[in-house]
Amino acid sequence: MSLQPLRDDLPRFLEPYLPQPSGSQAAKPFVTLTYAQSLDSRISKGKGIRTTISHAETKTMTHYLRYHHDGILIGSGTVLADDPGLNCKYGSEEGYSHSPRPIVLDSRQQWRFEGSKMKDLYLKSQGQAPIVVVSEEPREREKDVAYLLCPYLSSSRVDWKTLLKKLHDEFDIKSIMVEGGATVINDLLLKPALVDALIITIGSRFLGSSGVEVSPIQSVELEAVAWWNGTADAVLCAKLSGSK
Ligand SMILES: NC(=O)C1=CN([C@@H]2O[C@H](COP(=O)(O)OP(=O)(O)OC[C@H]3O[C@@H](n4cnc5c(N)ncnc54)[C@H](OP(=O)(O)O)[C@@H]3O)[C@@H](O)[C@H]2O)C=CC1
Ligand SMILES: Nc1nc(O)c(N)c(N[C@@H]2O[C@H](COP(=O)(O)O)[C@@H](O)[C@H]2O)n1
Repeated sequence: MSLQPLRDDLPRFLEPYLPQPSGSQAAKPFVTLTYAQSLDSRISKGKGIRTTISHAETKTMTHYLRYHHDGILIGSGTVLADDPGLNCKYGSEEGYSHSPRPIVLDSRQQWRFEGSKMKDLYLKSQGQAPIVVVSEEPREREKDVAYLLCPYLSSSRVDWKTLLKKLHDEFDIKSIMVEGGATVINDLLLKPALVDALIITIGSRFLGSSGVEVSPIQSVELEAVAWWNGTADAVLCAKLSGSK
């Protein structure tokens, strides 16, 4: 399915929050935390239920963001629930070549590239093969998958600082958009030193109390806040207070 055109006021609105053009000497990738939530702060109807929240307009925006990042990161909960493609469709045929590298946190090695939508797109040259982040030597190595062995602070909690440095130094990834899911987002909302920009789509619906909730364990202040109003959604761009 093709995307609808990008609304022409979005590039200017997003520009201050996008990774800067290459040439930056930063030691870590630029990290954008971006996701779509309901009015009651749910990002899906329930665990394992892939749920559309974004309007067609903001779906196009997501692919525009993918166009501008080298990597796209998700947790194992999301890859197992959604079987996402994570490619870039913005800019039609040309857009595929701007697809970010998928990065999957999967320390328990539950996910398989084989049979996934990601692999299907990769085989059609419409997306990239993933980097799978693991805490110990993989039990099985799948063809075309790169495995990144990384320290974990505790069970299922990767050491973000080391991971970001390794992605930068070993894979030349200068910018990453983190799409989710809730466990990953709740953790990163508390890390202003690592997150450079926050881009949240707020869809005009409620998903109910059994939905997967984004709500960090403590309060989080934002700065450099800007809002965009779409046909059915709003987009919040901001920086976490305390970020550089
Ligand atoms: N609306 C939207 O924009 C989006 C919605 N979603 C929804 O989110 C839901 C999934 O969320 P959820 O179940 O919370 O799973 P997540 O996708 O957040 O995955 C969590 C897993 O990531 C791994 N992980 C490794 N290090 C960390 C760390 N430091 N912090 C957090 N997680 C880490 C762990 O798995 P392991 O031990 O296996 O390594 C952990 O269990 C799905 O329903 C999906 O549809 C997802 C993305 C975007
Ligand atoms: N921006 C946005 N809006 C929604 O309504 C969503 N449900 C999501 N989900 C994220 O996008 C991934 C699916 O990607 P593909 O379309 O398969 O490429 C999904 O896994 C979530 O990370 N995002």
